[in-house]
Amino acid sequence: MTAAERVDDQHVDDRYLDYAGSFNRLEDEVCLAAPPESAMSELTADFSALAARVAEHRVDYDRRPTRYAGMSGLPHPILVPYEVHEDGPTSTSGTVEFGLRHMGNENVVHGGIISMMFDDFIGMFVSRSLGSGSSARTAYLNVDYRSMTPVGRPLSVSAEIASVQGRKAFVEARICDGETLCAEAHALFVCPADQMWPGVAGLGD
Ligand SMILES: CCCCCCCCCCCC(=O)SCCNC(=O)CCNC(=O)[C@H](O)C(C)(C)COP(=O)(O)OP(=O)(O)OC[C@H]1O[C@@H](n2cnc3c(N)ncnc32)[C@H](O)[C@@H]1OP(=O)(O)O
Repeated sequence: MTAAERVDDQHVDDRYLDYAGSFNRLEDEVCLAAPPESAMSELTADFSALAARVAEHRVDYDRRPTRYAGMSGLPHPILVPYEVHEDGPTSTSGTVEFGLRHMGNENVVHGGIISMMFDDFIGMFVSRSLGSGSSARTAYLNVDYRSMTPVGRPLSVSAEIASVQGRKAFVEARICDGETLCAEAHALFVCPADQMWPGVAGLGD
């Protein structure tokens, strides 16, 4: 079953996209606003009431639509949504767009958010490709920031499995703005000892 089908199973429809997308809008605005004291008390009460209302609909871990949202290009409160355009056993590529909530310096993406994006993008790719089910684990993720990563426009993102050695998958990835390399990652993902990569045929040592 594909990630999109899993999300469909969890009743992701246009209403869900509006719901999650409007929360992203709220996050963008909270990141940009400086409310005066009077407005702040009122907003705090509103946020608390809203959190309690959403909590009424809490579900089991596996039934969360957010489980597969990021990699399906759907709005997610924390992860950065991306779209995969080409996906093979050893490489993947797509597009990602960072929002205002991801900003560090003016119109530039926060470095920690870039690392998080790589971790999610590579981790999900390794899990899809090598078939470890739910558990490709990041052992290390080294990120080199090569030039400022802009918010608010589509960027390309890609990754390749450079080698597989036993339970270890070495992966390289990058984010580019057109021809400009914004950031690149070198990562090691490890498969838990009791679940040797089932999809590793032809890639291993
Ligand atoms: C479809 C649904 C998808 C759902 C899938 C979800 C994907 C989401 C993507 C996000 C992924 C994450 O964020 S995961 C969360 C962040 N990561 C973690 O919390 C991982 C925490 N660390 C660990 O659990 C552990 O340290 C492991 C699993 C990484 C390794 O432990 P282990 O299994 O006991 O294995 P261990 O013997 O220590 O190491 C195995 C081999 O890896 C090497 N190794 C281990 N760590 C390192 C390291 N930092 N740097 C170099 N090498 C290392 C060892 O030397 C050894 O090499 P050799 O002697 O064999 O040669």
